[in-house]
Amino acid sequence: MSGPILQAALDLIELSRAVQIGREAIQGGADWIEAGTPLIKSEGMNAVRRLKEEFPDTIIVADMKIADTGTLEVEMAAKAGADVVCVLAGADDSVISEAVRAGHLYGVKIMADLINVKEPLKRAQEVEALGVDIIAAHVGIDQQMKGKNSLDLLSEIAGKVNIPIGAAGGLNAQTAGEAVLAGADILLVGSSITKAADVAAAARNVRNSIDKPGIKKSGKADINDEIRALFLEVSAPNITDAMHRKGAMSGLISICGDVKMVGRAVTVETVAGDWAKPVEAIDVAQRGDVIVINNGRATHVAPWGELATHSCLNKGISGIVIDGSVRDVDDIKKLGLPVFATATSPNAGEPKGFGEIGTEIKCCGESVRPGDWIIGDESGVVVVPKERAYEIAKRALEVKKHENRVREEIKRGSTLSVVMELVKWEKK
Ligand SMILES: O=C([C@H](O)CO)[C@H](O)[C@H](O)COP(=O)(O)O
Repeated sequence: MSGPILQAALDLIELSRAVQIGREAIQGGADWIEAGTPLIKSEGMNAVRRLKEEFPDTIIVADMKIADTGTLEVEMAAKAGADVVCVLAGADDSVISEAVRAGHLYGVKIMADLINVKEPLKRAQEVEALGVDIIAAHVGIDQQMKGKNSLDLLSEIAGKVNIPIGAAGGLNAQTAGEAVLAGADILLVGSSITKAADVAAAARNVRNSIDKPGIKKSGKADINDEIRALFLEVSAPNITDAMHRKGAMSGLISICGDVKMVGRAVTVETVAGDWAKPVEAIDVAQRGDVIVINNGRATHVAPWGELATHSCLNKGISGIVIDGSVRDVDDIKKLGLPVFATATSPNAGEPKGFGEIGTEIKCCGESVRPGDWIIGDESGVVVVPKERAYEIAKRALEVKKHENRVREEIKRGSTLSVVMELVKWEKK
């Protein structure tokens, strides 16, 4: 192996798209093409067969994630045209040994995937002793969403095994180079290449990072800054998609039209038209927060207007959400601070002081607790529970990346139902 090798992982379910994306990835500098596990589950060994037919001079990796019947599954993949077959390092020794024997018999290399292995270094050394050819320091996609990092796993085993090491899991044009510096011989890259609108360019960027890895290691950002930056990159629809179509508040309109709002909730519960607690919440809120008010969806009286909005600007508050009415709409529009409400009304109500700040509330059909993340744009507002904010933000970014590639394929003349093979994938 003269390395480092770029392996583009085709984690799609549609074979024709995978072939096209594979072709573009090779144009961009991918050395190996992987039939990803979702593709193999969707299309079986035909996926491997077709990729070998299309790319006869390229090493084809079959990410079988073998957990049992090592011989049978290695044999299937090898006969379909795979050059490298992946087995789970966490599988029983008997499975690994069988896979290795079948690999020898059929002339294919066996890659052992450390995904979810409890003692990765120990297991890496064990599977090396069992005869596997490559070890993959792999953090799975769902694990990445919760903040697990393939570079950390890689550094645990780099230099401590004598077989080539693959690094996999969320690598991109920045981290692929870092993985080379940390000791990876093979860089397995999925999403950041295959979901790009311009796959060839994305592969080229990763290739450059691998070939000239002299880039400084990226520092760790504060987690809340990271979450905010991620949410700013995606849309409210991306986020509800990432939450299995949950989290959307109902009935809200953006008073200022095309705005983007991201922040953590300061909650306010009050009664119709009582504007004392909503306005006091401005002094409680910190820079970057969003004030979320339940005003009982009252349409005849508004607990919020221009002067309150102005005060928010002074404090650097990110926006306002009201299950109820606002007034001074023309002035609020001029101020430009994101304000979302269910109605408008010129009536001000009274500052009586009923209700409370900082408790769990219901707002537009959703529960909101202090500190939950609130994201709004012209499509509406979504609430993300604080415990899942990083994960959901990461997943929303994956949704956005996926849509970027689908949009590109539609631009090339296809339609959404064709790209997504909708009829084929209708629920039976
Ligand atoms: O093996 C993979 C995953 O388990 C889905 O099958 C991916 O190919 C691997 O994680 C690389 O993809 P990215 O993490 O998107 O780079």
